[in-house]
Amino acid sequence: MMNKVGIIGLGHVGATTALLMAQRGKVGKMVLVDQNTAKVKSEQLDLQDQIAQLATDTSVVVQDYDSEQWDKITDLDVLIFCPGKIAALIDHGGNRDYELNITSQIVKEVAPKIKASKFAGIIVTITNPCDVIARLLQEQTGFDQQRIVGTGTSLETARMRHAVGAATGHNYHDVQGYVFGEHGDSMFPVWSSVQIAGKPITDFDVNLSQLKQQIVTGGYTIMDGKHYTNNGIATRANLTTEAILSDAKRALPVSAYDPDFKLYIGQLAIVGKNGIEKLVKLSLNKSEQHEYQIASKAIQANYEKVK
Ligand SMILES: NC(=O)c1ccc[n+]([C@@H]2O[C@H](COP(=O)([O-])OP(=O)(O)OC[C@H]3O[C@@H](n4cnc5c(N)ncnc54)[C@H](O)[C@@H]3O)[C@@H](O)[C@H]2O)c1
Repeated sequence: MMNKVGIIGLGHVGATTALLMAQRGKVGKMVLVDQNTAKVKSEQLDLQDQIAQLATDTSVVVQDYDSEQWDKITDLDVLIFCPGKIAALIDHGGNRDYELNITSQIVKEVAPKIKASKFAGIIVTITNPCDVIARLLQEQTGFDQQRIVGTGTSLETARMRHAVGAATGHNYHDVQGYVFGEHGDSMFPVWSSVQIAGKPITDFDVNLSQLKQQIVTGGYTIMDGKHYTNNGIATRANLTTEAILSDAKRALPVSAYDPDFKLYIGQLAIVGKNGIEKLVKLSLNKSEQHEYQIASKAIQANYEKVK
């Protein structure tokens, strides 16, 4: 059966996600949605120019933003949510919290349209601040918590694997482990989960606090030079979407609802056709438990500003 995926927000992130999706060829139908009707039409045409040169088959259609009923998204399997205004962060060093007022309003506008469309699939949400937006989307669509998957700290987990590989002289593919918590300044590498070619990171002579700093500020470093980030997150969006489409039941560090803290936060969860199929509770050490609590407080504080 043909896989059908929608992308809401065709900015740097959405357009790159669409480009990769067409190249990967796992989706038969892509539906694009953006408030900027001229831009989304151009993206559709540009993607069609791309697709005609590929050995893959994807039809690309546009959902008219202003139409009463978003009927083109009704039967989609996955909806990738990435509207926003990245330019709002430029004067704030890339701090994701400065988008909250704008993106919480976007959720208010778009969630009722998604709900009214009777879309019955899974939302993969990227928009920042990611954990708060995941919660607002869940509350305002009324969807089951498991149907909202935030990309959360999955991007920083990839960044951690690269940084640890470089610091230890190993290939990044041989680094396992996760970054948890807020997709924001209070995220933290779960060092007790990190192994390099089967050995715990504590066996290596590396400066963990320096590495942590590099991982936490990595997004800002990219923002400094190009004023947006797209390649890493667009890849992540595709891989997470594919895990859902193929019911892969992958353990991924995503933003999922934590029933103890009653919010969405970066943690390990099994991702499959139902979205978050199950949480995987890692046994965090005392200091990691403390960091998880600090992260949950930071997420809650942002939520309080816009709830
Ligand atoms: N979670 C992550 O790891 C991660 C990484 C990178 C970017 N982001 C976030 O992703 C979002 C998008 O980033 P970007 O660089 O593509 O931003 P951008 O400013 O380039 O593009 C945003 C797009 O959203 C559209 N839009 C705005 N309001 C809309 C609405 N109500 N409905 C539909 N579309 C609307 C705009 O027209 C624009 O095309 C931002 O919130 C950004 O912070 C998250």
